[in-house]
Amino acid sequence: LLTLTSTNRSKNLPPGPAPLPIIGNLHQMGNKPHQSLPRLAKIYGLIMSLKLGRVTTVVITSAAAGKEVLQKQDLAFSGRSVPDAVNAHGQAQFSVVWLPVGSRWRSLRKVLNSNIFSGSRLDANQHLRSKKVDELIAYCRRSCQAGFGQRIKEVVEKISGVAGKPKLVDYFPVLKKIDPQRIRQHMAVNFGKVLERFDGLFNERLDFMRLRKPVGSNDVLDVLLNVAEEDPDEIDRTLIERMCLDLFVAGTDTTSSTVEWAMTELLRNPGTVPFFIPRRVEVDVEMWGYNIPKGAQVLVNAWAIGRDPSLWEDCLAFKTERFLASELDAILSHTRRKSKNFPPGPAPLPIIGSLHKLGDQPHQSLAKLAKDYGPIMSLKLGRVTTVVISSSDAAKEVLQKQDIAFSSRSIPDAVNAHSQSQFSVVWLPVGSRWRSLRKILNSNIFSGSRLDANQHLRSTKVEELVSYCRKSCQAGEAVDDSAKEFKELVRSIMAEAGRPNLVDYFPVLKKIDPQGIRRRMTVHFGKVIELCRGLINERLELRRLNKPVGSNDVLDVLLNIAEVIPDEIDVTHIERMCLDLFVAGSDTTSSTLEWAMAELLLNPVTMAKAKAELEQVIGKGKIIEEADVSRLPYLQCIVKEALRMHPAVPFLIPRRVEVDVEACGYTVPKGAQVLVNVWAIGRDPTLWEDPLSFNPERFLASELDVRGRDFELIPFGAGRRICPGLPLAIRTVPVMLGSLINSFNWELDGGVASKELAMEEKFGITLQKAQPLRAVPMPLV
Ligand code: HEM
Repeated sequence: LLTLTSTNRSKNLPPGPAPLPIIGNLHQMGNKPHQSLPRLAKIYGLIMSLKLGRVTTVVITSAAAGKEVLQKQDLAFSGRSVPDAVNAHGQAQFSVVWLPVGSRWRSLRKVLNSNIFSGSRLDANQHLRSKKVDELIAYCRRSCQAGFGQRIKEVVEKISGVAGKPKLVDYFPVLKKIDPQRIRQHMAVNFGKVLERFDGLFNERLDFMRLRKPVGSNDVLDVLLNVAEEDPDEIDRTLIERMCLDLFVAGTDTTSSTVEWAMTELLRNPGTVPFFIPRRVEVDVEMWGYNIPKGAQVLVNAWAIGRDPSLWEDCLAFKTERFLASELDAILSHTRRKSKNFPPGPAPLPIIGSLHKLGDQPHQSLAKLAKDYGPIMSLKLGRVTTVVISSSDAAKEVLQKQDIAFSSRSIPDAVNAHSQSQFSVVWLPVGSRWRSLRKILNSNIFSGSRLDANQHLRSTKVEELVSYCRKSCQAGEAVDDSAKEFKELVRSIMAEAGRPNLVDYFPVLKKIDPQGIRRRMTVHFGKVIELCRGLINERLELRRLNKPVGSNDVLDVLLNIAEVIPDEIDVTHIERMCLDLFVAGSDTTSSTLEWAMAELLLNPVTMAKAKAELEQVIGKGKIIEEADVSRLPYLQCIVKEALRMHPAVPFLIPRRVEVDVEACGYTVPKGAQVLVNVWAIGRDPTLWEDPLSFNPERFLASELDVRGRDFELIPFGAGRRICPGLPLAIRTVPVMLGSLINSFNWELDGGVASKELAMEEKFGITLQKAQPLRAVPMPLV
């Protein structure tokens, strides 16, 4: 869209609207350019270019770009774009406001900085201003009307009013001589009036000084005349006159209008100088990958920055409180910190925000970004503010210290299929429904005694797994997926839930479901729900017929609860909980197993050590039982190391905050999605020595555990939303892995050498191996 509507972008100018012939984009300015330009910036970006008549104009609309222009590349952007009007009386050549940064300007700035606006000078003549404030109050009290102050203000208003309005000569310099709107002419009259007035003041003051009459004020005029006396090269009478003109014009209307806006509760509206005074670049300048061409006028839209909703909460409201705990001072402070102190992060592009930064391996790209922006950073993903946690300390703050505030879930639209998000323990907010489901899981399904009670069921499954592999071993083939169809179904669900969905970033698209993700998810969920329903009906039938099922498996347990406390859980809930458990438990466990196995094949020495431990503790060729795991420390270390390097759920399941929350010195704004980059924490070189090598030994003499207490290693999350399946997973993964490696020798399919094993990742809610592991079981010798 941008390339279609933009022209002449070959020079890599910032994007902008296509200009019309002759007038360029002047017609798009309207009579409130500070308001019309932010509207354009929403389309073309925070740094955009327009053609105003003949003049290339670059408009800056974000604090970050403002910082780049006004701080980082200060010098390149320090020229002024001089409006023709201020050439009246040759003022542009005398004026500190309009002179380019050069020796003349420097000398005038020095006089201003040291002799007029230094702290000591301001202190020294504070009594004069104090008197003026008294006079102002007295003036208001009398509601007096006419007077010098009133008249000079009118003139100044005329000058600055005229100088700020769009003028043809500034956009078509060829018209300069003609001055078609007679603006320079008006300006000359107004400048003339002020200069005449100063002339009178000067003569009066010089007379006083000549007569050595004490003036007793030591005001600005005195100071300037003293400088002129001491160093006539620095400043002379003409320059003093012109400086006074500058100071009156630049200082009167700005200050009085700020007071006026403040009085009308709009201090944050920098109505005084909405674009600062235009800058101009004298040479080509590179900025944010764009080229700002020599001669371009540069407008920094302070008005738009002051109302940027990504910087200011409730940006249109006048709230003095926002500055109370903030170091912000006045308008320039946007270059220092954001008002709400959101975590730092990359500047968002219009509309897409920072979505383009995610790439197809977001866990890796966000880990890289965190190196620049820190362990708690914020990004705008489309419309969604996303806070990414990338250090163990920050994860502890979020998942433990402030657990409750971070316990809601950010719900992908995909899981609204079949309204699953309203039934599911995975997606429900922390409330009574979620609590009751969690209680059932914790006490009735995943408690130690329950897991012990149905351990025999899992043991049978491990035997089936080994005998399935034995068939492959006899055929000399790689092991293929056994429950291929079901696994495909779960994979499809994970893939849809993990696929970046436009609807999640632009909720307005919800109804349209443009990528069809919710539609496909409805089909996949439908299949699993149907499968669960079939199992439940079958089981209910058996129970009705009083046929002993004899298994006391998860389904029996759930149906028992439904019978005893039907308010707690009903058949629909059971269906949906089975969907949750299938989806949350299968891909996570199988991918952990696959990564662990791949690492062992990649690291034959580790494999040999693991086999030796198993042979010694269990006996060669035997299947292991869950009770054996505690006697197999090296095997446990292998599983921990696999979970460190390859956490099955790399961002945890996204959290969300419902109110503004203070964390790690920042404000995480209400509604933000919170991702904990467990993958990055597991590879943080400040926590792990040689983090990219698979080295289970690192855990041998360590107490580190995966149960959510050690924030260096949190593959199951932590806090109240920690994975409820953890007690099951830490039994089954080592049992399956141990049984497989104790029952066979393993080789890579197709004679691939272990060093060549591809270990690329495929990002989704679960982190898969991009190329599924193909390994051949060989008989033990
Ligand atoms: C190696 C295996 C597994 C890993 C790495 C894993 C990881 C996770 C993670 C990271 C979360 C999110 C926690 C958070 O937000 O802090 C989670 C949630 C969950 N997991 Fe697991 N999981 C595994 C196995 C299982 C199993 C076997 C089951 C059940 C059969 C299961 C059921 C769940 C459920 C229901 C939730 C949602 C809990 C809630 O939101 O309250 N997981 N899992």
